[in-house]
Amino acid sequence: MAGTVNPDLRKERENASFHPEKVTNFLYGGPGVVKRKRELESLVLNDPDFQSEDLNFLSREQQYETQMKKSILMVTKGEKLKITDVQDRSFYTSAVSGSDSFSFGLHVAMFLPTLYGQATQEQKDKWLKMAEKYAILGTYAQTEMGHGTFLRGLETTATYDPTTQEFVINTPTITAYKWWPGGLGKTSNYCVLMAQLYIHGKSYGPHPFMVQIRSLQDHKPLPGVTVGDIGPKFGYGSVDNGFLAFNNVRIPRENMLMKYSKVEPDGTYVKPPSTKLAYGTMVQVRANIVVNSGRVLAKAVTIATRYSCVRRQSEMKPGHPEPQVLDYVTQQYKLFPYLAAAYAFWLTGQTMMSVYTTSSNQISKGDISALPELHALSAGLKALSSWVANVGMEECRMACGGHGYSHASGLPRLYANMTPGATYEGENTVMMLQTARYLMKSYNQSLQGEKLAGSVAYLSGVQPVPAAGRTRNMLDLGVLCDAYRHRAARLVHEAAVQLRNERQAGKDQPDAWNAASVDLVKAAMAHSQYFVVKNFAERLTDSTLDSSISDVLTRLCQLHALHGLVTNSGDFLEDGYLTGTDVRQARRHINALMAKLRPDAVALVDAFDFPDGILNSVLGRYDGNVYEHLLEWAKASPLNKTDVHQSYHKYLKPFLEDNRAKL
Ligand SMILES: CCCCCCCCCCCCCCCCCCCCCC(=O)SCCNC(=O)CCNC(=O)[C@H](O)C(C)(C)COP(=O)(O)OP(=O)(O)OC[C@H]1O[C@@H](n2cnc3c(N)ncnc32)[C@H](O)[C@@H]1OP(=O)(O)O
Ligand SMILES: Cc1cc2nc3c(=O)[nH]c(=O)nc-3n(C[C@H](O)[C@H](O)[C@H](O)COP(=O)(O)OP(=O)(O)OC[C@H]3O[C@@H](n4cnc5c(N)ncnc54)[C@H](O)[C@@H]3O)c2cc1C
Repeated sequence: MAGTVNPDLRKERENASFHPEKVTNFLYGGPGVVKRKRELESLVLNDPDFQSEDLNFLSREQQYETQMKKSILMVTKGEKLKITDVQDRSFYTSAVSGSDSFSFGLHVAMFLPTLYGQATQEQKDKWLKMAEKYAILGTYAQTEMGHGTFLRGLETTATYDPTTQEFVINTPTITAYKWWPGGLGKTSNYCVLMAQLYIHGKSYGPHPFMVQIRSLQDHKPLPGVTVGDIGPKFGYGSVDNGFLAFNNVRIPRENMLMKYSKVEPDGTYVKPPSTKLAYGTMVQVRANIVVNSGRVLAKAVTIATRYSCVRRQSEMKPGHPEPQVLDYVTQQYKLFPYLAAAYAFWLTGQTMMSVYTTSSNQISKGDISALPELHALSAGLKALSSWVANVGMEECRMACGGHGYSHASGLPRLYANMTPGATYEGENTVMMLQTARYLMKSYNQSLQGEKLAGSVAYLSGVQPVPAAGRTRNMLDLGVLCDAYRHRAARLVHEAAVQLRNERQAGKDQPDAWNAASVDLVKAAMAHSQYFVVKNFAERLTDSTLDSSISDVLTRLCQLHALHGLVTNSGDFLEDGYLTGTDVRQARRHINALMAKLRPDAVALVDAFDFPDGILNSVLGRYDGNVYEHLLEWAKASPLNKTDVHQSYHKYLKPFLEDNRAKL
């Protein structure tokens, strides 16, 4: 019972080959960070004010209200505790929100960053303090009912009127309704609105505007503004994703965010250094999604791995006790590749954020040369990581059998809330095609003898296919990185050839692009996977890495690379770069690696260091006392508040009595 750890989980921990604390320190960037993280988490988890009824038992309205109360507490307590550092705030926020979003998620993730990135100094002076202090609440209103992906197709207009020096904001059609922005329906009183700029009848494309939508006195929509909640969704029950329309609402000229593009009082348009700078906030969030994908996958494998050590089922050997289900190699094959992927994307997320920080510092100083590479890398990694996280979370849920389907497992909620990562902030296929566009451009530059840098440097020299009969050590990370590199370079080359062939067959560029797009996505995928594998291997060369953990991390890296290789074996075999023997060897290595990782599985998920209060899973509890808590959780279901439900008296009783009377 409470206090005692399930004996199976205890044994797992005793038998691990390393101390998880060391890996935790590696994952978070040192013992100091881990200590601070735990302090902030326990501030939340031990505070009775933050305890609430399980959201799974509440209606949408109740969920919205519960999260609102918690979010306000989070902000006010956070201010009192002076939690200002970005990393500290993210630990603190994650502890409050668990697998859900807090009510001001879009305010923090997009509204504030857009003001930081797109506003002039005068505009920052006017709004930033109010926004940072939550005196106004905003969201990022870009997507419309008719257009999310194609930003140039947005229909909301901002027409400049030089006589009054105002923009007239209008929603000309039903499809122009803003649709989806988080926190828009009921919470926000401001938004950054992306609208088509028109001056003297000429269109200048989408630009960001600061628009007040609700009264600061009574929170009613301002005249000319129609706003509301879009209704229940697959997940995010507590979030008021909203709709918004304007009927010729006037805002001052100064409300266009003018750090890059400007409109002078007389209507003269001043061009930005790049029109894509207006898309800057999206790039930042895409980088964040890579981090988040590693994290949600880590949560899912933590739950499924711990549960798989507690769960015993079937007879492996006649007459023997039922084994822990993690001892079935098929179970390991479901979970361990995602355990390895969680590590891979955790580390990729860190690299992505550091590339983002370096590039955005450069961009804010006026050097926009890093923009195309940053966009291409973040788009591809956002798509790859969120796709893998999606498949991995679902695999983990199914690996928990029936109990995985219960909300008690935490997995359905985790999945429902995180799966839109594949759609929002740029639908994944569209993002891969953006990366492919950059790859094609870079490839053509390299054909013309230009030296490439950054993530595409390898395209400059495609490696030859090695001579037949050469043997390789498929566990060697150098060999594996080379194989991924070769595959990516070859698929980029082949997509380029296909594109050229389509053109030569008479198609124009857009039709040729569309005809080649399956191969283009494949190339972008291979490029992104190479980046992830190479990044993982490079992190292991860190000379400060403790030798007791570098062995186990190397196994994870090998497993990640080998599993991807076997899953996509056709790509590696097609041109003879790998042989059938290599792939067979890879499969055997996977089995051997899983056997070696088996005793360390629990320690490896413990190392992610998710406290129970954040994991929110009966199956994934640290103490493994699953069954008694499953029963306790079920008893708390609102349907169990009475022994006989009211519907018995209303419907069931007369129905049963009627049927009995007819006998
Ligand atoms: C105390 C409290 C503390 C709290 C602290 C705690 C903090 C908590 C925070 C934690 C967060 C956790 C996780 C996140 C969760 C967040 C939730 C998010 C919710 C979701 C929000 C959204 O969902 S919000 C809407 C996103 N909606 C899109 O995402 C649209 C996609 N659609 C496009 O993005 C464009 O439409 C698309 C396709 C590019 C074509 O754009 P287009 O047509 O204009 O362009 P073309 O294709 O013609 O391309 C022309 C050339 O532009 C180049 N280019 C294009 N984009 C570029 C770019 N961005 N940068 C540079 N270059 C770019 C391209 O590469 C070409 O280059 P070239 O010509 O040289 O080849
Ligand atoms: C939970 C959630 C929260 C959101 N929050 C916000 C928010 O806060 N603010 C905001 O502005 N928006 C928000 N969005 C909207 C989101 O950004 C868009 O839904 C997303 O960008 C995808 O656009 P779309 O819906 O138009 O998809 P579509 O583009 O209509 O996609 C439909 C299909 O068409 C395909 N497709 C489209 N274009 C191409 C192409 N060029 N080539 C090949 N295939 C293509 C896609 O791959 C996809 O399979 C949110 C969405 C969700 C689900």
